[in-house]
Amino acid sequence: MSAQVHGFQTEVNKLLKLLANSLYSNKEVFIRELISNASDAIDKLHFLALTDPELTKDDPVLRIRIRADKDTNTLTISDNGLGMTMQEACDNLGTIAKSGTEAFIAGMSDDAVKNSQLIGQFGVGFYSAFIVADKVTVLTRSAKVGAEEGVRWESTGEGTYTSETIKRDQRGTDVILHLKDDAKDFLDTWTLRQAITKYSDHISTPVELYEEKFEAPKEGEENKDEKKEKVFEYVQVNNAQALWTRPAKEIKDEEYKSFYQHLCQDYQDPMTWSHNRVEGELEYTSLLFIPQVAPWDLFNRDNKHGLKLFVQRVFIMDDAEQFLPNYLRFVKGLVDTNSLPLNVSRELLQESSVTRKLKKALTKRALSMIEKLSADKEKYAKFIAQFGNVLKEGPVEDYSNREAVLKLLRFASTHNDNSVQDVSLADYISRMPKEQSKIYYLTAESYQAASSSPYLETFKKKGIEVLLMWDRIDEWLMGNVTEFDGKEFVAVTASDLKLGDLADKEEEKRTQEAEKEHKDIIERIKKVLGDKVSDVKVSSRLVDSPSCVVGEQGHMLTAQMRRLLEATGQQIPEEKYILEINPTHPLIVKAAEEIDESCFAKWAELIYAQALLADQGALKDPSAFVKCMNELLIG
Ligand SMILES: Nc1ncnc2c1ncn2[C@@H]1O[C@H](COP(=O)(O)OP(=O)(O)OP(=O)(O)O)[C@@H](O)[C@H]1O
Repeated sequence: MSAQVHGFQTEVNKLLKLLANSLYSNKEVFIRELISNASDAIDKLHFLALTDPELTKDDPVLRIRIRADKDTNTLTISDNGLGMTMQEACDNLGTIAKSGTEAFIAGMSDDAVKNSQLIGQFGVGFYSAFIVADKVTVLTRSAKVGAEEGVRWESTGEGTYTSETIKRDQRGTDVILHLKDDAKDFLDTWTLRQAITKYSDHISTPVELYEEKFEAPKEGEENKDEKKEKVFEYVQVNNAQALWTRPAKEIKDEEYKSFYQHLCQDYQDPMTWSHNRVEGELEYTSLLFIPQVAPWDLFNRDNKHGLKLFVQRVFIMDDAEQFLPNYLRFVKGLVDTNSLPLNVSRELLQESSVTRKLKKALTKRALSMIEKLSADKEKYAKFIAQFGNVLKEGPVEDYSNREAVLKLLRFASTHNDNSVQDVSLADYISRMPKEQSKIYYLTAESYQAASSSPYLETFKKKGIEVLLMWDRIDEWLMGNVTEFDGKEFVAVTASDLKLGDLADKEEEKRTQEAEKEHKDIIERIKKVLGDKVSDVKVSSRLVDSPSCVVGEQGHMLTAQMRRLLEATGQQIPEEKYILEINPTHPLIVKAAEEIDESCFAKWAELIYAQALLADQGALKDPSAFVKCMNELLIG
């Protein structure tokens, strides 16, 4: 059959351009990517051969081989793994298989294409070959088909590739890189050895390099050396012992870091890791990592996550989501267990009690890894900036670890007077005066809105700390948790704000008296606003502002939450608020003095609109507000 020409998927072309722009200074990553693919193909075959030993019978020793050829300027990475059929080769090496990545690249601007930071976010995989090669030839044959169904795939990385059926006796894949002039140093075995050990020492498959054989000269032969033909042989250059099977004490940080890069296809070091071996009824080894940077699709519904599952050191599957709760989806790594059968499927995993036990144990491990990280304030601040919002899903999702996750969260607070989210609930409690029994918080649209909110006035005056929250998830989180360490969470916007022992008896009395004293203006405002509000009261929480609104149920939906719910098509009933006024504020005093009822109506509308504006940052009818204000200004 003659070779057929195919066009690359548009996104592949974009990715190739991106590679040329961004990874140029980090050329050797292609070695890691191609060894990683070869090792995956070997793991897959190893797994299939458990139930079908025929697959590996003719060539049972699984290995990766790397050979440089200075005569042809080629570097070949070979494996005797699963290989590919024609269909698989065209699907895998002509498109970007992962739908999320594809969408991400498709949406990238040309500027973003130049941003090298982004590249670590998705496996560039096979296409990294084009960083060093101006032509790539792939010879492959699937272990499931015969010698007649080999495939030759070739491309110069410029928009098209060719494919052709060939005869190939051995199964597995050869990736032949025709090196660019400036990548010829990869023909040097010393350079190769360095790169290979760096990236593959910890993978369980042997990686062999084609090297000149060093033979100690025999006695009397010293002078004949030059005439001797050079002899080459394949020499294993990596350790080939799966890293996690070694005792943690013996593993250097550098080894963990490079293993992480291999496992998670990340170009950066992990933020932290935790390696544990447990023996007994439930036997497992886990190696968990937290990346430096959150993946771009962390909040995408179809974000792929989960651990790599090994059973008795045999790779079983990627992205096994069953072992960690969703709110820990940023944790990467692997679990290797002897407690599951080798033929475990995703469905079986779902139902297995071992999975449940492992999930419980690994969740605890992950949480304690995060807790340890929190001891380092600087690192933890970075962690919170990247993953704090995902972690906030935890107290609601995982009831049994609710307290443990709440402990790990960080918030901004009036204590610090800035928007940095670094106050833990324990910090808050440690600063509570004796008379305080509740944890006060405020959710708002933004830090700005929260920190200048009128609801804080009385708290500021009394010197009571309030946690400030403005992330989308905060409102939902606080609507679903009631207490921490036995202390109730109370929104400062609650209509029946209970200050407990913090309340000043005198002040309460004053409010009650004020209620009587200002009955008149309250009644007049009620008459003007009618159905728009559920009640009008004298406020005990305002100091500098004339008015505020509070929800009847205690919790009010912020405008942001409203918009969010509306966007999901939910019917939200029009919320009625209680309007609270501060009768000592000059604006209220002035309004009370107004005897003309039509003029007073404008004051009442203004007082109400101001309260809404302070709470929600916007009004439904801003022009009516402006008109009303202008009329009052003109007099
Ligand atoms: N040596 C190989 N043997 C068999 N299949 C391979 C080999 N190299 C690549 N493939 C196939 O090509 C696909 C695409 O490879 P590529 O490296 O681009 O992405 P990936 O490995 O799926 O993703 P990532 O690099 O993020 O892990 C692989 O999933 C695999 O199916």
